[in-house]
Amino acid sequence: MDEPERHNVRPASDWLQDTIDAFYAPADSTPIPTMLWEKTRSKVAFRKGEISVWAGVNGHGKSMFLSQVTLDLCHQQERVMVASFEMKPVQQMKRMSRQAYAGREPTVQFLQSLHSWTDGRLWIYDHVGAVEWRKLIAVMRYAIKTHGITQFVIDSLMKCVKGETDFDAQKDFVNELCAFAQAHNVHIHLVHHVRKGESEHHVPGKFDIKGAGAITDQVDNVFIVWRNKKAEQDKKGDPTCFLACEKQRNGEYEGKFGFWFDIESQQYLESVNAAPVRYDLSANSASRK
Ligand SMILES: Nc1ncnc2c1ncn2[C@@H]1O[C@H](COP(=O)(O)OP(=O)(O)OP(=O)(O)O)[C@@H](O)[C@H]1O
Repeated sequence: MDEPERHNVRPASDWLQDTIDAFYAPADSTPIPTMLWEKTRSKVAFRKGEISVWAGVNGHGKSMFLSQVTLDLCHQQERVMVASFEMKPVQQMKRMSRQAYAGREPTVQFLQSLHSWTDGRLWIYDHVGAVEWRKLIAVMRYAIKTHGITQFVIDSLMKCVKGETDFDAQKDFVNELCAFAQAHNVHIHLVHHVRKGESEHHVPGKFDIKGAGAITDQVDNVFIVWRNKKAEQDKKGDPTCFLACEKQRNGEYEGKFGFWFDIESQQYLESVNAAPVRYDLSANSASRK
């Protein structure tokens, strides 16, 4: 056996302080990043060393939802790198600007403030189209070293692995991402698709996620974003989007949250009567206001 391996066999008591901290977070520790809706805040967290899969049907709002989550992470002073291979950077920033402004037409002054606020918080990997996943991992390693990235958003898995049925390659990529998240103590958000169900009104679950079942087995958290087109048509006040937390390895909550998508601001609202909220770019609190 190699010498370093021997040192990895340690008494359990070596982790005493870590275990105490896991129960009673030290006063000077930074809170675990989360999403800033009241209803989700204490239930779901994006822990370092973990990977979250965000799955859903095409066009059901995975990227849109994650755009608001990215703003929330920036608001909590996380250093986020978005690698969206499906959308040009300007399109991403346009969406995010509407969400941050809480309206359809942000003023030039607001756009300037937002884009200086994102300095030190948000980076975009400027690459649209397919990418070789080993190259992406190299870029991520560089981004950690140079910019201290703490959260990555990869949109989507299918742009990183050739062939929808190459389950082994998908498994290898996700396996490598899991190891990467742990080795560098960062959180990775990975967008993925679900198989076509019998209709758009069928709410997908984790067993509908495309590709190898090993993907959901390997990752720590699984979220499904589902657009409720029936509620959009009926206009009876039911949620127009559901976020289902289908798996959370190190958290106790699993269940569904309802949201109302506001077309003007492109924000997801927590209740039918809620108004979109402009992000306060001068605050670093754990609230958007
Ligand atoms: N709940 C909703 N109600 C109304 N419109 C929505 C809702 N969710 C998303 N949209 C609209 O649908 C469009 C598609 O959203 P988005 O690109 O985020 O989907 P996606 O799931 O990432 O799609 P793809 O898998 O094709 O990348 C957006 O332009 C958005 O305005």
